[in-house]
Amino acid sequence: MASSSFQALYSLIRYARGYRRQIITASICSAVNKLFDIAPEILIGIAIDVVVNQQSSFVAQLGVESPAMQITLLAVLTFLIWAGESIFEYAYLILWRNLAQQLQSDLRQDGYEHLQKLDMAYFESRSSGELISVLNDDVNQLERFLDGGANALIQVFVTVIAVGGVFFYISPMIALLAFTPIPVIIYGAFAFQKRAQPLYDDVRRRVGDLSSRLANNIGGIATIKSFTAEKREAAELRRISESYVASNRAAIRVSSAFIPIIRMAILAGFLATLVVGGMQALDGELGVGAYGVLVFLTQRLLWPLTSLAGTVDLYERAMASTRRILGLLDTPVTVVDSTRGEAVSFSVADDIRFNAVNFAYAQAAAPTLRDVDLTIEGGSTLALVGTTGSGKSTLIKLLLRFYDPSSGGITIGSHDIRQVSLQNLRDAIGLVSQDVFLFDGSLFENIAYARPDADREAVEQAARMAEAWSFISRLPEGLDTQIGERGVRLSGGQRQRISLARALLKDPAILILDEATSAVDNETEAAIQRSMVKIRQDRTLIIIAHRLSTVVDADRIVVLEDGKIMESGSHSQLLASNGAYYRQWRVQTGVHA
Ligand SMILES: Nc1ncnc2c1ncn2[C@@H]1O[C@H](COP(=O)(O)OP(=O)(O)OP(=O)(O)O)[C@@H](O)[C@H]1O
Repeated sequence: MASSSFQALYSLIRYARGYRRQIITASICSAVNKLFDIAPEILIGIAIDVVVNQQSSFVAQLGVESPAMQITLLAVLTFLIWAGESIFEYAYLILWRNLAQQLQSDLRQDGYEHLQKLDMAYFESRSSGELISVLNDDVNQLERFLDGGANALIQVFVTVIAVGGVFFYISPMIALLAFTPIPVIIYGAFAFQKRAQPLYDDVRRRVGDLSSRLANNIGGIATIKSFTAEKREAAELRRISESYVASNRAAIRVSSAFIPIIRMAILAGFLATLVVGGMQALDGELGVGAYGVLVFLTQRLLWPLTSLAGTVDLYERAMASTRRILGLLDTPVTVVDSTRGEAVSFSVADDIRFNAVNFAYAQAAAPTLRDVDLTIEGGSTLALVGTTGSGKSTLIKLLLRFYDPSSGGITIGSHDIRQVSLQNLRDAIGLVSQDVFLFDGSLFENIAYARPDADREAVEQAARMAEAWSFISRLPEGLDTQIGERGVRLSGGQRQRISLARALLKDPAILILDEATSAVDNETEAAIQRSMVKIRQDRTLIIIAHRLSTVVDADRIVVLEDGKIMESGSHSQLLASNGAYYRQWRVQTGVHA
């Protein structure tokens, strides 16, 4: 991650290398516009010179003798310069603003696409609100700088060089006097930048905290209400908001001090030009026109430098944001997609093998899976049971490569899953997970998410198989019913069935049902069990369930305990062996088998 603002800017320029031509053209337009912008001051000086010196004026020496002609010539030049200034202003505004738009869109897109590649551990250590604040607020902050700040910096630079040139041409001594504040200003800008940088980093962090809290609370509004925790939560939000305000206040204090300091330095330079130049003009050493040019130009040189404070401020804020965005883009992808080009398609005949798999979550004290050796025959139905937290879902997450094992490996058929593209691997697996996630949209869109080209008939068939059709067909708008964010307008059991229909529509070779029917009533459960005969056909099925009655028909049941396989066998074998499964069965059914 880039540490200083200059490094951040350098990284940003490298990132934007595809826009090099556009950046150069925009910079040239900014520079030319500035040259045209300061030219009228010189023309005023020349006009005074024409009026005072007439036939012996500066313009007369260029060959135009008549003073009236000289004035006309100046008028034409003024017109051209103003026209040129306007044209180039138009050009740089368009170029910088469009560049800002393109870059912000690219950064957000790249940031999002990179985010999608990161492993689940990354998301577990960050809140969604924080990530959204990087992709929205930080990207917008950068856009704001590119909209106006980049142009302002270039124009200040051009002013100093161009005005400096004219000054040295007219009077090197006064030039030195007028330029004395510049080192002070530049030193001030650097000192400001150094002090402001950590403050702005802190401001950006607080924005992240704030968004994260907001996203969390809005998502958890039902819980807040049920615990009547509104006051507590409002107070907490106020606390985070206030620490954001305090953090900004610290940055404002530093940035506000910058302008008055620069102003005083400028005043010194301006007074020096006014007094020393005036004395020289009185002594006849300096022409009246030249004196006019110097006084006007000192204004043009020094006053824009006051805006430097605002620009550097904008720049600092933007670089704090850039560091966060580039930090996201630089986050290494740990679950690396296979680079082998060959496409692999898995079939129901492929066995799934966990070979001596060990796994520990990044923040966990103890390993979650220990020496798991497990073969799931292609086309069979395997049930994973065991106490909560024993590692059943984790096993599935490894199969989908949400994480990679710490040691050991997983194969499907003859392929190590790390050697297969994530696309091929995940295409072969359908997952109905414990926490169902539905998207804001219609029921049809949610089921067809598995296969966006599916027609209504296929969607209906999948819904029927998932026992979802009876409730869908009773809805006034049927499949076109809008279900709200995360499917809030559906019941828990309905959400599970939509999620099951979605997985069935995918028609994968391997189907995983992780507590997929825990929220449906007994009758629906029984109906789903009947559908199961069809669902099991032509695919490998892995069921995770707490209700053992739902797994009795499985070809094989594996009992996991504390990350280790304790027992395995068919329902009757496990009952006969009198182990953990048997005890659990007795608790759940109250039957002594
Ligand atoms: N992202 C994570 N980071 C750290 N620890 C985790 C994470 N996810 C799960 N764990 C821990 O890993 C262990 C196994 O979790 P897992 O979800 O695999 O259990 P499970 O057998 O599916 O449980 P349940 O039946 O309750 O769903 C638990 O102790 C849990 O606290």
